[in-house]
Amino acid sequence: MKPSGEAAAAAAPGAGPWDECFEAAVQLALRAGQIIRKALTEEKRVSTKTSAADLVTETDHLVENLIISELRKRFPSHRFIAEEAAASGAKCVLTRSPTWIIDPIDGTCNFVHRFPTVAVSIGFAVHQELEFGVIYHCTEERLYTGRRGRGAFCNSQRLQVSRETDLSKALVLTEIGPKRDPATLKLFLSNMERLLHAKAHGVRVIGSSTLALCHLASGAADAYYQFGLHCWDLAAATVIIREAGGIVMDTSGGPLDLMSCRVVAAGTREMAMLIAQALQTINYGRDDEK
Ligand SMILES: O=P(O)(O)OC(CO)CO
Ligand SMILES: [Mg+2]
Ligand SMILES: [Mg+2]
Repeated sequence: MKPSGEAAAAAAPGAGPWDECFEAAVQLALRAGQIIRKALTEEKRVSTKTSAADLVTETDHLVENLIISELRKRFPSHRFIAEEAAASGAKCVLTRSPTWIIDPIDGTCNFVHRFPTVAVSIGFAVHQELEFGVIYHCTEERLYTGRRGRGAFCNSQRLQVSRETDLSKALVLTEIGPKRDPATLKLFLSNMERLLHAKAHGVRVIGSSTLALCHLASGAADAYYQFGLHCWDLAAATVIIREAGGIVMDTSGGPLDLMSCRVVAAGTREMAMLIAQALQTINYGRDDEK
């Protein structure tokens, strides 16, 4: 079934204080998805940001500007944290005000190569607490949503994480991260090697943190970890995973810090702890200190 705003709303009945915001996020994610789907097969102007593997296109900017300008018209007092604004020097500060946390294209490298695993991600936090997340898989037209206390859905289907606790039976997802210097790559590969030595069934890299996290929420993978992702990769997905019954935590095994550029997520706390214990830290700094 194709997603629609009505379908998402029907999936989570009962009025809540942020319903209007949620509906706006759904509509904008679908609209952005249409633009991205069309642009996927067209010529692109590609630039680099923090490294040769950290890409941005005119479509990332177009979609981010569209989402922010539409939301600002409707919710003028709200604040915004967004990937391309941050790349241009805007500060990432999560205050107690209602704040939108936006990744206009998650999987830009995939998008550049026409690899069809590309999403729009819109998270929303109030009083520094994540209220809802909307992630739209642009090519497969799958709309993932999660609202605090009201469940997580893909189109109209309720999501449920895997209950696996044994790492030797786990499918684990990760992303490489933008740093590619020899020391970082060595740590990245050694983390993967540790999980393979622990006999994980597989470690996959699909090129989109948000969609990998949605696979985890769907029970199609048992765990996810990454160093070098950002608050806009994590915000929406965190609500979706928690509402699907999963765990999102820091790589130290402590509580998630949205600004810390690192995460472990799993269907069960046992699995998340096993992954956290296996990992060596790769330092990417913090989003709120850049
Ligand atoms: O394509 P983006 O938004 O740069 O994100 C990357 C992770 O940082 C893939 O998830
Ligand atoms: Mg992006
Ligand atoms: Mg991203």
